[in-house]
Amino acid sequence: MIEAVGLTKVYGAKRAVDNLSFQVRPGAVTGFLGPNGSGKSTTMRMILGLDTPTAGRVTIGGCPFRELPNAPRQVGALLDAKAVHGGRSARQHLLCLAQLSGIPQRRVDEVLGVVGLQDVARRRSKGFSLGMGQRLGIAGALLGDPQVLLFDEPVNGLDPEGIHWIRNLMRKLASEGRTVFVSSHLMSEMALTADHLIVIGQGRLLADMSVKDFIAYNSAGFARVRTPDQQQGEKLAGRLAEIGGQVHLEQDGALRVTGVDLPRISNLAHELDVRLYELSPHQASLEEAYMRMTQMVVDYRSTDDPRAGLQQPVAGPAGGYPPGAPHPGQFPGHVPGQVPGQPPVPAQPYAGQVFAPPPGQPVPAAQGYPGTPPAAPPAMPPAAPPAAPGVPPAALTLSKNESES
Ligand SMILES: Nc1ncnc2c1ncn2[C@@H]1O[C@H](COP(=O)(O)OP(=O)(O)OP(=O)(O)O)[C@@H](O)[C@H]1O
Repeated sequence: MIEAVGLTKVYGAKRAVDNLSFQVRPGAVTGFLGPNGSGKSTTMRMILGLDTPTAGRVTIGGCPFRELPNAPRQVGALLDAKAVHGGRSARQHLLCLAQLSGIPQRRVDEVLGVVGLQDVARRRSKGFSLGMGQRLGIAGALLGDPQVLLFDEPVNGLDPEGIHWIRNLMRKLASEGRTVFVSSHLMSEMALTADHLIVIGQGRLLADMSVKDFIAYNSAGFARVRTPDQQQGEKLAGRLAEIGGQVHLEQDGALRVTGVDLPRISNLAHELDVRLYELSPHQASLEEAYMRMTQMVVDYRSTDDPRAGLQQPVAGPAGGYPPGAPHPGQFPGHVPGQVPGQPPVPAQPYAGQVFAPPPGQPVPAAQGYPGTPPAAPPAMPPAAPPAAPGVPPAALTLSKNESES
């Protein structure tokens, strides 16, 4: 078992890992999820004794990695598949590792077979594709037949067949009673592979729960509701919030409603004399749930590319647009149908705004409909368990909840 207690790593002003406590148990695949830069690799390096924690500790089987007797026989890891001497063949690379750890030569041929590299074993690894490099890294991790395995983004560069293969490999290793800890930033991948999830954001723990619980808590259904115009949408949204519904505004202006079932929404609309163009049931995907959980803690956000007006207009009024004049497609926020030189068309009604925030989060003043009452607690539970101590506000929808395996 891997156990971290109050694990913290600070680089200058950056808290890469912030007071992380978790356990990774044997006999299961534990997914380690977080957006780019959230501290996954740093955590893995500390587990493997490659970085020293600023505070806290992490142990494997009760021992810090550096104190483990014959560590390569107990712990195998894939951290950086490119960390290979390119001039050596796959076989030579593995032979070197084996010799350093007192592992018999025949094991090299075994692991080459396990990862499917036997036919290219004598080729120099610098000619390997990304996927072949990943397989070689995985062979290195398996070399000592260890009980504890760590894989940092192992599906990087693998084709669908390779992804399927590594998924099966990890499941097999766990079924043999090994501890398998695998990082990824893809929830969809982890949902298929892992039994348990540890989710972090900006170095902090956001969730520590079984995949089963994660699905139960986050796959709550919602209704999509479309009204003919903003006024009717506001009227209905206000009433839904009053009775405890949560209403988010989708990009296309539809309402996304949780906490109120479809017949009730329909009845309310009827009472309010609001016409409905759409009332449909939907299921939130796990990827969406993960994105919602981590959206407040992503380090890197993209913006629309304004393109600095570099493009020449493809077509326009006779004689082209006057220099500097806006034309369709030239500037962000352009509304299709807007005519150059005419007053701008108002922005899409309430597109992309959040009407009622997730439970426990304040309503941003600028984002609600005017005159909207504050969001009440949901009448129908979207199945959010109580938050774990120390979990930041962005993570209030999830808490530590583990059915012991
Ligand atoms: N040696 C270092 N010196 C300074 N800052 C570092 C160092 N290593 C990591 N960091 C910073 O710590 C933060 C966490 O990085 P880390 O690589 O652990 O994240 P990650 O979750 O593995 O990201 P990714 O998914 O992109 O690999 C980042 O902001 C990173 O820039």
